[in-house]
Amino acid sequence: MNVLVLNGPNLGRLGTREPAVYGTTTYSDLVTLCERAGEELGLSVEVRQTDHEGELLGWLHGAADAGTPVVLNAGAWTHTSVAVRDACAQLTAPLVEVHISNVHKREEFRHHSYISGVADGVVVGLGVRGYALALRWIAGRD
Ligand SMILES: O=C(O)[C@@H]1C=C(O)[C@@H](O)[C@H](O)C1
Repeated sequence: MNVLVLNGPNLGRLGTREPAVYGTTTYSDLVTLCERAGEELGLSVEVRQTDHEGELLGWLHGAADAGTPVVLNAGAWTHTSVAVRDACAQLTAPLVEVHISNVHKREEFRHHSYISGVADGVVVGLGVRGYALALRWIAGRD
């Protein structure tokens, strides 16, 4: 099974971006974490990141057409984008929303997600390990 791990804006800057909030794991380390988790779970995991909303929409459309499960951290678009929600609603395979930080302990505007209502599950506030937990669920291990 192929799984897409998709990341939205500013997540390519993990490691130096607000380490008190997002930790010191770099984006490159996150890619490795997800790929290794996939290997352990028998999944072929591909990790992507974009700062351009239309590019994320295209990836989601491709996943919808291919029936590919998705782990999605939409970053700030989580809180703003009906377009990303509408693309996620077209997915036919499982969708797990992930946030590194506990958005519910942060600014009010981060407390609402446009994605959660069309996701199968949400992993919030468990750091980058949340990505591995999401992959375990998709693999049927948790
Ligand atoms: O915790 C995270 O992974 C999310 C990542 C972001 O970039 C923020 O805009 C979200 O509000 C939270």
